[in-house]
Amino acid sequence: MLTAYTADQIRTAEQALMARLPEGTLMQRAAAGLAARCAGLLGRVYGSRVVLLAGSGDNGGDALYAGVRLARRGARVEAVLAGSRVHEAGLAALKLAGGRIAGPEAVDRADLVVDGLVGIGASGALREPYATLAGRVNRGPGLVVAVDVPSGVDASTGRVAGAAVRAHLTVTMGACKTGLLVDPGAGHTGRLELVDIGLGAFLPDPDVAALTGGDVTDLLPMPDAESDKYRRGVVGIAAGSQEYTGAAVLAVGGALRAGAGMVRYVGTAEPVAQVRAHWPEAVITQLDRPSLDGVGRVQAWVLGPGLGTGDFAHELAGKVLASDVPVLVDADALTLVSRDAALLRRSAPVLITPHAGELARLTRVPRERVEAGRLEHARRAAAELGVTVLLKGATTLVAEEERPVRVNRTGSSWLATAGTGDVLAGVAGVLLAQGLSCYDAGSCAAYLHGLAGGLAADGAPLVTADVAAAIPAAIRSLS
Ligand SMILES: NC(=O)C1=CN([C@@H]2O[C@H](COP(=O)(O)OP(=O)(O)OC[C@H]3O[C@@H](n4cnc5c(N)ncnc54)[C@H](OP(=O)(O)O)[C@@H]3O)[C@@H](O)[C@H]2O)[C@@H](O)CC1
Ligand SMILES: Nc1ncnc2c1ncn2[C@@H]1O[C@H](COP(=O)(O)OP(=O)(O)O)[C@@H](O)[C@H]1O
Ligand SMILES: [K+]
Repeated sequence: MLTAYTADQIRTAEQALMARLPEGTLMQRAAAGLAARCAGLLGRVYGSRVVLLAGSGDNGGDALYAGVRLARRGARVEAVLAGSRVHEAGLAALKLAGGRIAGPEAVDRADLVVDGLVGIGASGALREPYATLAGRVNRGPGLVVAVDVPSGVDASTGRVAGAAVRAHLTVTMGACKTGLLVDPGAGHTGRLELVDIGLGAFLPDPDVAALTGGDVTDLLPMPDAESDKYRRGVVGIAAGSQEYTGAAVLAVGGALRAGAGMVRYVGTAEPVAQVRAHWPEAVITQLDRPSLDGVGRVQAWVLGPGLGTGDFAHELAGKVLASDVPVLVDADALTLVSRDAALLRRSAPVLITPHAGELARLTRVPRERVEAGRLEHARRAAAELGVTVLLKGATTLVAEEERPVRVNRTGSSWLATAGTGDVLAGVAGVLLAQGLSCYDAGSCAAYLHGLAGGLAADGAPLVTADVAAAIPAAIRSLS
């Protein structure tokens, strides 16, 4: 599990550790790790042009001391002093090692820029001259290494309020920061590397956490000699309509490929014909009226992909949500519950799977605000609605009250195509039916779906059916 923390949590832990160590020890550990990562990225240090952007705080100090180490290995190191103050001891050491002070134009000829403008001590949007420098770095020719956090990204939330550095590599000190995992900050982070400065024993419970392949392996139910189709999880899928037959096909496909013991599909004549044609394995009930009579037992429901939002869909949603098993509420069903909040009043678990627009509608907040503050809005929705929230996007979040928010780090931008959310709903529905909690089912499904998206795309466009087809390969790749 990759765990991450807010700036306050890190600062408290650092103070406890610092009290036991001689002054300056942590910064030297940070600088040593940073210099080694910079050298690794450069390949050849000797003769390379390294430009340090030094802000007024300790983030600048880290950059300056890393510059000292690179200068000693033969790099031509220049420091752009951007703040009203500078870490004096760091600057003196850099000068001793042969480093020089330069103007902002040095950025335009750098092989490598080390962004030490601000770290966890930053507040609000980058002020000048930092903001202009950040833009210059992003347009410049050099590789960009962010110290601790890309400047302009809020370390605690991932918010980006104005200009921000876009790093190829972020070298973070002591422990990962929440803002490096959550968009939009995650999109500025590049590759992420952690320098161990000895903080581990002083860290509290994490603010957010990202599953690794090993975690997913441990959580995924696997069949054994005792298994039969009922015990492996029967998932009900209420999806599709005359207009949207494909959503039903994709959700059923996601569920089957994720290892359902059985999929019970319920829908009207048109989607039923499509599901039957694509998935002979599905057990189908054709509905003439919105009723679940005679459908048979399921251990969880997936409700909503392509279902429509008319009276039929509303009544069917009411029936599904009146059941006593976990329900995943997606797509059109999210529209239904945003109109009729009473639908969500039930005692069995609910996992909702909105994208930013759907969460905005559900919580009556403008979409831009949800996108700018994804973590905050996912958390708030989980608390206010009393459900588990899986907020889709480039980095999907799974929020549940009093648990660290799970951040998904697998995926591919090629997944941004119609219907991939329907596959995700099917995958998560199976995991719910197999007995995983909403929190684990949502985060494991996001992980597998992202992995499958990467395998299906492999650097080129995918069609949504490919994502479902790649789910078994994603599961196989875990071991
Ligand atoms: N503590 C430790 O043990 C260790 C800490 N370590 C390192 O220290 C870093 C934290 O250092 P820090 O606390 O000095 O804060 P930091 O991020 O450098 O910047 C603060 C200054 O920036 C300014 N400023 C603020 N907002 C701004 C804005 N929007 N736009 C522009 N300027 C802004 C403001 O300065 P002022 O405006 O007052 O001039 C403020 O004083 C941490 O990220 C890690 O890299 C590691 O070495 C490991 C050991
Ligand atoms: N830029 C992106 N990078 C990675 N994954 C993305 C990106 N945009 C969307 N996705 C993923 O693609 C899926 C889209 O789902 P959704 O928005 O419900 O679309 P649809 O309703 O068409 O199925 C989600 O799993 C989401 O996390
Ligand atoms: K920085």
